[in-house]
Amino acid sequence: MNTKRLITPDKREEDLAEATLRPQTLTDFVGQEQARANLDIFIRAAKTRGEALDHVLFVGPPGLGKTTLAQIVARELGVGFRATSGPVIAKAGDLAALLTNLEERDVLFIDEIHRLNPAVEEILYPAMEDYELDLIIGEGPAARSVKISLSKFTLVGATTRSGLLTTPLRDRFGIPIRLNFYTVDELELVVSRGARVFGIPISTDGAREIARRARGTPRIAGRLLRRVRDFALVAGKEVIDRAAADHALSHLEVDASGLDQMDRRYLTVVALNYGGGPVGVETIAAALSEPRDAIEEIIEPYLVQQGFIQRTPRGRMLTVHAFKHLGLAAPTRANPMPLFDEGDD
Ligand SMILES: Nc1ncnc2c1ncn2[C@@H]1O[C@H](COP(=O)(O)OP(=O)(O)OP(=O)(O)O)[C@@H](O)[C@H]1O
Ligand SMILES: [Mg+2]
Repeated sequence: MNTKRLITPDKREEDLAEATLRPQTLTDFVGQEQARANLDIFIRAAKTRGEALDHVLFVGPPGLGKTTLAQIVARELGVGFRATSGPVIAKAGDLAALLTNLEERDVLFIDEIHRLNPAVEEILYPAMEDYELDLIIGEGPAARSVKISLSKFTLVGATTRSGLLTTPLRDRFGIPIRLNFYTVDELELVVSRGARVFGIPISTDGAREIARRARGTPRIAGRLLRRVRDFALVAGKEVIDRAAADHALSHLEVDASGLDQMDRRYLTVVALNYGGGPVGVETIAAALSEPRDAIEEIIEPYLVQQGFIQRTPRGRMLTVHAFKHLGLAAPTRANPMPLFDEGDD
């Protein structure tokens, strides 16, 4: 994915400031009501029984709070937290070392769990199910298998691409949780909380404007807030109000619906090259030079949620709303190709 993309939800270096922004408890965590309510119950039950929490899988687009929730789960359980990520665990032995070092009821967080190497993943199955490791030691005729028992731990996995997870792995998570895009109200809370943490003076309508354009994603809300603050500083604005936010965001090419260049490229390609669809996702991926799964799991979910596109069995179709947004007239039977609205080109 294009790294220049300001509102790409992927994590970047400038997001180091995020650590200070992370809510620390379930109560501080804004939004995701359903996920929070469920976690709260399961965590309390596990604590009451004095047992390890069942394994948890967080699924959702980047920047919605998977890592944050994983840390909160450990803190609420009052247990140790170890973090790693799928691509980092190269060999079965690496995972074995991590697992054998866990204490009773600890949380092991594996980010990007869809990127585990298959040999490592196999080790994980008995570990998750029976808290046992089956290791092969040595090679050739001298090889022998040993069983090692593990502390009862909780695996918390996170993935943006649930489609890439193998079924046996997915089935071993007792608590699967899907995170959804945040509402503007929720993001407004995230922005005003962030502004308080960073000591940035912002008006209510200023926070709301940033929230409206944050693509449903807290990470983007935090990032936009910091960018808008820079603009306001240079412009000598003391308080970020709606006009200041709008001015900055327009310069950053984040449009009024929070769409960025990549989103608009997607919509424009489908509109102009394929008459608004239906067109297959493979074709769109080729036209945009982006991997298909990134399109399906990062770009499209927000466009679908906002009613810009529909996924149909015959392919993707733009909605009338999308044509309007692009300043195009939607195709009609008499006029099958979309036309630019009067005066717009
Ligand atoms: N519900 C929330 N309330 C307040 N801030 C949040 C919330 N969710 C996420 N954030 C903030 O958004 C940023 C990104 O969150 P986080 O790193 O948990 O996302 P993620 O889902 O793990 O993303 P990725 O898929 O890229 O790993 C953090 O700064 C975090 O503080
Ligand atoms: Mg994360």
